[in-house]
Amino acid sequence: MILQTQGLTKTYASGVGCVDISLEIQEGRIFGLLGPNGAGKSTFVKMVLGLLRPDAGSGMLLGRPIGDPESRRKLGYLPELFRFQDWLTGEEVLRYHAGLSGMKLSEVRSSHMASRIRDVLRMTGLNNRGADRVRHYSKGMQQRLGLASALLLDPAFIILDEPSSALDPIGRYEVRQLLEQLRSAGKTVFLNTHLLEDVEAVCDDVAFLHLGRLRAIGSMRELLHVGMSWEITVGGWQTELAPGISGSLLPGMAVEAVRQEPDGSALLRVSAHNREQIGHLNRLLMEVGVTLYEVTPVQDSLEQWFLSMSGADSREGGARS
Ligand SMILES: Nc1ncnc2c1ncn2[C@@H]1O[C@H](COP(=O)(O)OP(=O)(O)OP(=O)(O)O)[C@@H](O)[C@H]1O
Repeated sequence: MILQTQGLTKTYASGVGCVDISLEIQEGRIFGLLGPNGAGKSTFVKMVLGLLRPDAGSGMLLGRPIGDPESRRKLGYLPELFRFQDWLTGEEVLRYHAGLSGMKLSEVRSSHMASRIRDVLRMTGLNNRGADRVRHYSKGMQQRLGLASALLLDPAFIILDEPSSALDPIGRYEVRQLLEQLRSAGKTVFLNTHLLEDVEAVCDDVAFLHLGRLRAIGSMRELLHVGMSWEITVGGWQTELAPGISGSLLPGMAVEAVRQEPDGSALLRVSAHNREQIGHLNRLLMEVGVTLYEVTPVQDSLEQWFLSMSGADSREGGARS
């Protein structure tokens, strides 16, 4: 287990930050923390990083209690609002960060570190810009440099707070690819972002915070009901076939004709526990002369899920984040 928290709670003078947050993050997964503005996400991250002392609760990070400096050695962190020394070059910023980690000066200046700096600049798409001063970087390039800094010491666990907010669509796509490469290399990533398409594309697990409380946690597949319903296009369909087919389905299955065309083709919506049950339906359809043309898995949209979890779909003005 990379991170395990038990009842983490923080109250500010102005009100609740986080209440009773217990969660686990497994090794080699990409974990997304979601929630509207002010939900308590940053408060939770700061407690995990040891930057904020919890009022109650505890946690283990990389085998050590949270707040223990040793637990942070194998951790990479990209804060949301970071500022670099803009008179330095990208390479100098990275070398400076290596020094801040407690590394000896000889190591910071070693050829090994120079090669690692080249690697992380390449990984983050800054390979030709390392010698340029940060003040000449665009916002997106500065964000890439922040990412390079988080990856510099090859951490086992990487916490990224809004890593793609300043990036254009190509940059966001590249960051998603980078996160997938990190997962393939066995790293664990904690992603705090408002960009739901990034979460939907790369996260294995998701947690949802609202008003400081954990409202949902689980795998993306479970939360979006992936693998539980399908749309099936068939040929040779007749309305009278529906009762016979419904009566022969396995427990937990349901079939509903959503649309029927004059040429006999139809769109059926099917719920089932697993893909094998779709095979069973296919056999039933064949027995009555119906041909299966196309099967498409249906999944809920993360945006819709986010809005309904925030109670925002019914609120005038829509989502806040
Ligand atoms: N330093 C602070 N002092 C007082 N209240 C704070 C402080 N930091 C956060 N809060 C409050 O705690 C609550 C949770 O804030 P937090 O920044 O953790 O939310 P968030 O989910 O990260 O929000 P966002 O998505 O806008 O970054 C909010 O009501 C906020 O006003």
